[in-house]
Amino acid sequence: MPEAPFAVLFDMDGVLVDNTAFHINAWLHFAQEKGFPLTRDQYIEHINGRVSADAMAYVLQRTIDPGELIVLTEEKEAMYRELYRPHLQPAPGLITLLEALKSQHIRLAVGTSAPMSNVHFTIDGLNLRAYFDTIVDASMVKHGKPDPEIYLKAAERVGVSPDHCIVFEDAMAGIQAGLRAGMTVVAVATTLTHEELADSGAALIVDDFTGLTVETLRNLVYKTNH
Ligand SMILES: O=P(O)(O)OC[C@H]1O[C@@H](O)[C@H](O)[C@@H](O)[C@@H]1O
Repeated sequence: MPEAPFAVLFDMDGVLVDNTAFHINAWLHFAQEKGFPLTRDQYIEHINGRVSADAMAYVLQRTIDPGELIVLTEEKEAMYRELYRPHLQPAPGLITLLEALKSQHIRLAVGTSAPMSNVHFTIDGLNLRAYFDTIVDASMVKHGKPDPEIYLKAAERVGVSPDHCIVFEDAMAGIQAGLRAGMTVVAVATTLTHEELADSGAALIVDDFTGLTVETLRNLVYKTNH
């Protein structure tokens, strides 16, 4: 009997690109300018991997209406893009893995809490769009990570059941989103260390995509869920 297909769902920031340090600098600078100083630990705990609506409400300590949210988000993201633009590059091993997955017709998606402007900056800036069957960004969900909505929507769009999906994530909120969606999670130790990720529930912890094969991922889905 042929094996059922599986899908690979990629978080964007901290996974497709190793850019967390640049987001942190932008957030700390933005928060300072607004009069609400922020620490790196607060960023990791409350902002990393979360949609801007949740992050902004945390930083500015109030609810923010949708119009203001767009302006504030673009202000912060413009700072980030300015900082990261000269360094923009795919994570080690990413292109090799995407090519291998594509050659075996594995369905691929992105599930990111980032706004569309950053998706364009990163995905089109690196010419990655053609690899993915779908991209789900912050504007397409009601509830941000750690809610599973973003990954469930990505799975639905690629037509693969959640228990046949692998999620690559670096943030705790994102790992939780993947697990709550009933998916197998691979943690990428860009933002957090192997030690910090040890009890996250991830089936595997990697530094980046170097050396990962389609077979490794297929076995992981089947070992975890069957
Ligand atoms: O879901 P992703 O791709 O990790 O995106 C989340 C990131 O999105 C960015 O827009 C935020 O500024 C970051 O703080 C956040 O971590």
